[in-house]
Amino acid sequence: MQAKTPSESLTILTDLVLPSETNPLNNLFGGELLARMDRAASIAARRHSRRIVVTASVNHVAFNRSIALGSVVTIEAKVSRSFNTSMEIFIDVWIEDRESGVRAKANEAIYSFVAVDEQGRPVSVPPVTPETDLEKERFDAALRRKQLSLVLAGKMKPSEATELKALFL
Ligand SMILES: CC(=O)SCCNC(=O)CCNC(=O)[C@H](O)C(C)(C)COP(=O)(O)OP(=O)(O)OC[C@H]1O[C@@H](n2cnc3c(N)ncnc32)[C@H](O)[C@@H]1OP(=O)(O)O
Repeated sequence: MQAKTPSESLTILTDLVLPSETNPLNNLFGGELLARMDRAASIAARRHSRRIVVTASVNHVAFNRSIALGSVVTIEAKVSRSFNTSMEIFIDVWIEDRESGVRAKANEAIYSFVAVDEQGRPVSVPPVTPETDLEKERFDAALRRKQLSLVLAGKMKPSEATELKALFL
């Protein structure tokens, strides 16, 4: 299967924060952001694999900055690495200053998706060839994150997580 670059799966969703999507502090509700990120990540995974894709795991979410009512929010999702049937999707969330238009990073997240056939059985996906320094950094660390996700899900024994162990030994 021919490799693809992360930019081939790049998915950008830009939308406003409306009153029905906020918490009592008038900031974007966390679950709404998770749903928006899941949608962007699923499109990126579909662009990479050209298959049906399902969310296997939300590996990491950092709500570093609150996002105020009325903000313009841009979600950028790209496949950072693929394995056999699974893909890691890296998501960067930006907010845009109304007056200057300058973008600031608000959050980031990492999701795992699996490509499946019509019966929901996992199927192989193309490999990823990272291009930029940031893409290479994210690619290199992805196996470690996959092992951590599998250990936390009870699908891998800690003793088998070679990449994780290498961090501490
Ligand atoms: C777009 C949406 O929101 S879809 C709705 C939400 N998601 C769903 O409904 C998915 C429900 N879950 C499922 O269908 C299944 O659990 C699947 C397809 C995700 C995985 O099925 P499994 O029977 O575990 O398959 P299997 O063990 O072969 O794993 C398939 C791949 O998923 C990976 N995987 C499974 N669980 C995890 C996890 N928690 N974290 C990271 N990767 C995982 C495996 O490592 C494997 O990757 P690889 O082939 O690249 O090495």
